Amino acid sequence: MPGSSPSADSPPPIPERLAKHTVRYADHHSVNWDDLTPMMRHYVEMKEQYPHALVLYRVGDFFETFFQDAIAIARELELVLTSKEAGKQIGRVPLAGIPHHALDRYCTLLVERGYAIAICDQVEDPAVAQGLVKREVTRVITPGTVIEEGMLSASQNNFLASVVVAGHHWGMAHADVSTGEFLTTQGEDLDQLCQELLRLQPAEVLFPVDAPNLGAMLRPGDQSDQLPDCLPRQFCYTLRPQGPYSQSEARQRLLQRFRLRSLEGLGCDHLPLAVRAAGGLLHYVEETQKTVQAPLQPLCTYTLAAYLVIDHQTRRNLEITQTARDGTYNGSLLWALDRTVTAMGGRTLRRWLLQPLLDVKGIQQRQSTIVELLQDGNLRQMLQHKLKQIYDLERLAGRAGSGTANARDLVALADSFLRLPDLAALAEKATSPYLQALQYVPPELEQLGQTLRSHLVETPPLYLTEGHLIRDGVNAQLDTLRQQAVDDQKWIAELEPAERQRTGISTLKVGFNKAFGYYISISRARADQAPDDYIRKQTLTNEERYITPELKERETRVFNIESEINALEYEIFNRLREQVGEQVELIRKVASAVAAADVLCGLAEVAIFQGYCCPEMDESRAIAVTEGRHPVVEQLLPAGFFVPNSNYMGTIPTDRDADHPQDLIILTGPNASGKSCYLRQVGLIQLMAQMGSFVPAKGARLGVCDRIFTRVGAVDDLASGQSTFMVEMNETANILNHATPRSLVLLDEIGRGTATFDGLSIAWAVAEHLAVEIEARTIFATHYHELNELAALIPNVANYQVTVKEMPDQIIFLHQVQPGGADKSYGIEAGRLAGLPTSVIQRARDVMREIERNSTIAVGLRGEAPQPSKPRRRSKDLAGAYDPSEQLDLFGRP
Ligand SMILES: Nc1ncnc2c1ncn2[C@@H]1O[C@H](COP(=O)(O)OP(=O)(O)OP(=O)(O)O)[C@@H](O)[C@H]1O
Repeated sequence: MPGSSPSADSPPPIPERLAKHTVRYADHHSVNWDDLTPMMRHYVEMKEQYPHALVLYRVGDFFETFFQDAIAIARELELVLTSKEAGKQIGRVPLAGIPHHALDRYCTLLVERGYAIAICDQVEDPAVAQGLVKREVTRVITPGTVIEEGMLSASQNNFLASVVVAGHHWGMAHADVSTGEFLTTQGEDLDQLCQELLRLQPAEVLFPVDAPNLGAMLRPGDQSDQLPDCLPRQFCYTLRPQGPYSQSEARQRLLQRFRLRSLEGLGCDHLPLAVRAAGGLLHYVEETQKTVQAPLQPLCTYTLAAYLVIDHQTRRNLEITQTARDGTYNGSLLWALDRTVTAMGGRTLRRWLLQPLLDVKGIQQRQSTIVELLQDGNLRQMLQHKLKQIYDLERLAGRAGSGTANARDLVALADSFLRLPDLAALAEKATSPYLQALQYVPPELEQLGQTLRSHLVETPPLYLTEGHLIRDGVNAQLDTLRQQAVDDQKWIAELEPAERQRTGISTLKVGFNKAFGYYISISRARADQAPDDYIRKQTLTNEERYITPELKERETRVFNIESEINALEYEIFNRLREQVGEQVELIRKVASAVAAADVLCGLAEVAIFQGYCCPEMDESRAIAVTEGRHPVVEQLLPAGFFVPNSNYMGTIPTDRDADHPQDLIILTGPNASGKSCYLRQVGLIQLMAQMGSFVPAKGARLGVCDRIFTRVGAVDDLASGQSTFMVEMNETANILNHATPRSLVLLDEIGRGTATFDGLSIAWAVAEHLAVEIEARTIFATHYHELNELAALIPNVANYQVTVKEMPDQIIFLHQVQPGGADKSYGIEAGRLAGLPTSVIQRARDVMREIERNSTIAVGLRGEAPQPSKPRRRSKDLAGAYDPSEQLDLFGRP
C-alpha cells in the first residue's frame, strides 16, 4: 500500500539528529492537528483525503512531503530526509522535497515502483494571494493513468485494466489514457481473464472490493485475500469501492460520458459485466485526472473469440515480444519484424503480434497492402521517409485534449498534420485498403496545422508562462505590447549615452540590480554634478546611485508589459490547445491509419530483405509450409546457414502418396539437432500468417487456427512451489482440455521430469489423445523413440526426424527434418563429446545394452513388437478406427 505500508515495513536509515522527531512523527495522525501551522494543517487534510497516495505539496519551487510520506520518498528516491517546523507545540516533523522542475523524473520512479502520487499544487498566484496560498490536488498520478511523455515507453501501451468477477463469469475493461484507447469485454472462464490480463500486461488493475482497504494499492507480488485467486499477482492492483461498479451507476456514467441514450451503439448493451468493468474504470479515470481530463475514445466492445488465442506460456515459449531466457527484446519475433518508423507503428505491430486474426478477409486485407508495397518498392521507401516525419499523434493528441501539451507538442502536431497531404499524394493511386486509408486528409486537420504553424514560433520554449511562444503579426494587442516593450527597452538602452551627454559626466553608467531595478550611477567625486531631477537612492563607498521619475516609469512599464505579454501569449496558446483538443477523435483516426501503414511498410521491407512469401490463407485444416525457416534464428545466423524445412499437417505432404492427412507428427532426433527450433518455427509461421504478415518460407498454404498451444522446456516454478514435472503436467492438462481440431499444438519433451516408464506412458497417452480424440494438428518432439510406433497404429500420425551425419569423432548436425523416426539416440555420444570420463561412457553403453535386451518397451524400438491385432484402418472417424487398449500388446501384455 503506497504511502503507508512501505514506510511502516522497513524504516530508512535516518540521520541521528532527525531520529527523535522522525520516530515520534512517523505518521500524521501522531500530532494534534489544532497545534499545526495553517499550511501543515492543510497538508494533513489533503493527506486524509488521499490516504493511499503520496501527497506532494507545492511550496515555492519545491514539492514537499511530510511525516510518513517524507520517510517513504526519502527511502525510495534516496533523498535527504530533513525536517520542518510544524507548529510551536509540535516542533519539527520529517520533510522530504523535490524541485518542481524534476517532478516528472521523480514521479516516474515512484510510479514504476507502484505508488500513487497526489499532486497538490498552488492554484492561485502566490504574488497576489492573501494569507495562505490556495492549493488543491490537481492530479493523482497512478501507474495506469500516466500521460506525461517522460513517464511512458514510446513503443508500448500503458494499460489501465478494470476487472469484475461474478462466479466464473468476468468482465474486463482496459484503457490507455495516453492514447485514448478504451475497450471492454466479458467472458465465462476465469482462466481466459487471467490470460487476457497477461496479454495486456497492464500497469495497474482496478478491482472492486468491500471495506476495509478501499483505495489501497497492492504492489506487484503483494498478497491480499480480497483478490480472487484467478488474478495474476505480478500486477499492481488498486482496490476500488463497489458503488461505481454497480450496473446502474456504471451504465449511467458511460451514457453521460459518451452523450448517449443507449449503450447499444457501443456494442455492450447486452454485456452487463463488460459495462460494469468499463464504468468502474471511467470513474477512476475521472477521479484521478481531476483538472487534466484525458480524452478517452468511445468505448469499443471486443470479443476474445475474434482473435487467435495465444496463452501466456505460448507467448513466452514462442518469444513473441521478448526472449524466454532473459526477457530481452533483441532475439524476439518483434525484434525480427519491427521496421516501423513511428512510435504509433511500433505499438500497433506489438498489438497485432499479440492478437493475430481469425478472419481470413481481415488477414488478406493486410496481405494485399504488403503485396502492393512489395511491387512498388519506390512507393514503400517514399512512404517510410514521410512516415518518419510524423510524430506520435495519438499521445500528442491525448496531451492536447487533457490540457497538458506544451508548445513543442503543438508544433510537432502541426508539422505532422502538414505532412499528411504528402502521404495522401503518395498513396493517391494505391488500391490496397490500408494505403487507401491514407488518401483522405481531413480538411480540419490541415487547417489546424496551418493555424498552429502561423501562430507558434518554430522552436518554442518548454515553459508556457514565460513568453516567446507566439509569432509576431498574430494578435494586434500582442504586437502593440511588444512594440511598447521594445520602445521602452530602447529608451533605457539609450539612456546612458544621453545622460552622459546631458550631464557631461563621461563615467556615468546605467545599471540594474534586483533590489532597486534600474539606476544611474555617478562616481562620488562627480556627484555634485548630478542634475536636479536625479533622486538619490543609494550611497556606496565610491559611487552614488540615482533614479529619475521617467526611468522608474519606463522600468515599471517594461516589467508590467513583460508579464502582460506572457499572460497574453499563454492565453493565445491555450486557445490553440483547446482547438487541438476538440479534434482529438479525428486525430486518432488518422493516427491509426498512419500506424497501420507504417507496420505494413515495415512488414513489406522484412519480406523483401528476408525473402518471405505470401501465405495462401483459408478456412481449411491445412498447415502446409514448403521450406520454412525460423524468422529469428535465421536472422541471427550468417546468411545461408539456416537449413529450411517443410511441414505438412492436416493435409497430405505433396511428395507422398497417402490417403490420410497427417495431423500429429512425432519428431525425433539427437540433442541440439534442431527439434525445438523446428517446433517454434511452425508456430511462428502460423502466427505471422494470421497477423497478416508474409512468412519465411518458399510457399505456404495455411488454414486459420483457433489457438496455438506450446509446451516447451520446463522451468521450476519456484514461486508457486511447483516442481518441473507438475508445471509440465499442468500445462499439458490445459492443452488437452482446451485444444480443438482447429488448434496447433507444439509439444517439446513431455514426460521427461519423471521416471522413464511413467514419462513414456504419459507421453504415449497424450499423443494418442491428441491424434485420435482431438485430431489437433500437433508436433510432438521427443527423445522417446518408442512413440514412433504410434505412426504404425494411428492413420493421422507420422514420424519425422531431424537428421545428423555420424563421423568417427563427431556428429554433424544437418538440421534437416525428414520423414521417418530416428532409430538411435545420441545421448551417450553427446556426453562423450561433452567430456564425460571414458569409463563412465563405457559403463553407460553397457547399461544401455542391458536395458535394451531386457526391456519389453525397447522391443518396440527394435521393430520386434507384435503387430497390432487389428489391421491399420484409415477412416475419417479416427476414434472408431483405433482402440488404444489393444496397443498395450506392444509392451508385451500376454
Ligand atoms: N534448421 C536449422 N538450420 C540451422 N541451424 C539450426 C536449425 N535448427 C536448429 N539450428 C541450430 O541448432 C541449435 C540447436 O537447436 P535446438 O535447440 O532446436 O535443438 P533440439 O533438437 O531441440 O535440442 P534438445 O533436444 O537438446 O532440446 C540452435 O540453437 C540453432 O542455432
